[in-house]
Amino acid sequence: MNLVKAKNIWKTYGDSIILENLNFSMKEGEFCTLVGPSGCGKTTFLRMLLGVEEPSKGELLFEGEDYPKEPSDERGIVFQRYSTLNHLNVIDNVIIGLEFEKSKFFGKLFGEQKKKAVETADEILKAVGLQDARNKFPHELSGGMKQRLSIAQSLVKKPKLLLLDEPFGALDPGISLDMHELLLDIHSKLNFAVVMVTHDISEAFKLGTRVLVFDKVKVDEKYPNRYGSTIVNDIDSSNKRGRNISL
Ligand SMILES: Nc1ncnc2c1ncn2[C@@H]1O[C@H](COP(=O)(O)OP(=O)(O)OP(=O)(O)O)[C@@H](O)[C@H]1O
Repeated sequence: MNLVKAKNIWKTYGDSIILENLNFSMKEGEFCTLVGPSGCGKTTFLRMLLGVEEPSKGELLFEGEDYPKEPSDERGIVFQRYSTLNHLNVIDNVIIGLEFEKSKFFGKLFGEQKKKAVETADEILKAVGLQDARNKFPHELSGGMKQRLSIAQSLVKKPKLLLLDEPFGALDPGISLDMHELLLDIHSKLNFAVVMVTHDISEAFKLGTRVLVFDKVKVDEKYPNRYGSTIVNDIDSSNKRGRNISL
């Protein structure tokens, strides 16, 4: 079964058509990267996959059912800006997600549940290479470490779909390369599906099993918002995966 299926999706804001007639499906474990010109609707599409934005027209399904009307732990997101809480140390930044998931009222776990949450958080910190920083506070971390922590915060809830909006855009090139290795490694181990927006074409081919190119099919010079974007190319990049590519 498809994890996500979009049938003839349209998204409009007022008179502006952002996405038009977009068809898409992805299976569990696939890693789709989205590329395309600035403003063509990549983040808008990602927000629909998160469940915070609805299509204006068309059908969007998650595991064959109508898309849930609000975000849930099945779908995690990581932005370019870090999502860490500065007053909590690394391990507590990861545990807090589990606390709110399991104890919606108090936002706190005790006893055996707390012990389990600490174990799960430690496993995830190990997977993202932050085990030695578990007691540090966000201001003591480098940009790359903060982004590892943001990824850990999403992964701890074991999402089926991880959404990444230019997660490495603010990092130095060397650190981005380390993050690529990390993402390829945890994706191969944990087998969640990923949709990632990036401006970096070589990153798109290196990380994605599929590269989706968003663009407008028709352009009206006088009324730029008369036509929306759609997926104009869906490229199988699984044979280029893991390689540094210069384009
Ligand atoms: N809530 C909103 N209300 C009105 N217009 C919006 C809203 N959200 C996005 N837009 C418009 O939709 C268009 C697509 O925006 P979006 O952020 O999805 O593009 P993008 O492809 O991710 O761009 P970039 O690559 O620059 O981040 C833009 O013209 C933006 O101004």
